[in-house]
Amino acid sequence: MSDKSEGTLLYLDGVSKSFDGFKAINGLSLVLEPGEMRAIIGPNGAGKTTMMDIITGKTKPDVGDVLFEGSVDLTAMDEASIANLGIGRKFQKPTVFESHTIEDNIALALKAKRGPWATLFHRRTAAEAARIDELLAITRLADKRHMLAARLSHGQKQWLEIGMLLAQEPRLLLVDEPAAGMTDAETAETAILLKEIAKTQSVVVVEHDMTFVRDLGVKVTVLHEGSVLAEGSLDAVSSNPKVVEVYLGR
Ligand SMILES: Nc1ncnc2c1ncn2[C@@H]1O[C@H](COP(=O)(O)OP(=O)(O)OP(=O)(O)O)[C@@H](O)[C@H]1O
Repeated sequence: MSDKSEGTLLYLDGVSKSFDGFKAINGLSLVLEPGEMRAIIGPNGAGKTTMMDIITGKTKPDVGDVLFEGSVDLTAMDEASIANLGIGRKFQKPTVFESHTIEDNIALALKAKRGPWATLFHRRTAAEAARIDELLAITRLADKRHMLAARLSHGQKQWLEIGMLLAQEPRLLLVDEPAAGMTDAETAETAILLKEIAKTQSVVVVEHDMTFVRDLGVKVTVLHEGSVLAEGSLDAVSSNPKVVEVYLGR
């Protein structure tokens, strides 16, 4: 643990990653406080996905510190161990069990947390039933609980998958372009949903949709060419000449 990482939830410093000599991540430093929600924006190829891959252990950085809760070295861990630490990731494409009901999808995610042995001999407890109800409420799917997941809209499937991730009780939730492919109404609702979630967990959201980022109302980090170009409120970063240039200069 360094003095600077103490008390932080996620601490990236001096992180670089090259692919065939091309620096996808280049001296990246980013600090997330416990309980914080952060939006990450940046033009195509800025390194947003690679950064998420590094946090979740899918990609190993060439150099740099990647620390969870101030001292846990994520670069030394594999993807499964990082997930077990409580870092959950929501990819862009929803992956729910289409042929199961919404309620069963949530119940399966709760079981996954318990492990296969316990699952085999398990009956749903009152506490679990209550947690399922809570997750259905958070994801706006309570009235659809007996419907097959296949029948949900794209946006509702995203919410269901967020609920399934929450069932694992992550300490940090990474969400990749949740608003992509959503209707305007779903996008607006998703911002409200994430703000509710952010009351109890830390969240990092990568997103291109600026209306959505505005709705989130959180600190924004702008990535460009693998490092942080600007950081601050959306108003502050969007009036920053360097940011304007990378967005308009393409
Ligand atoms: N496995 C890889 N091999 C080679 N190059 C890669 C690999 N992964 C990413 N890159 C390159 O690294 C750069 C950063 O990519 P990355 O996907 O992280 O950007 P991004 O900000 O997520 O972009 P987008 O908004 O388009 O998703 C890109 O130029 C990409 O082509």
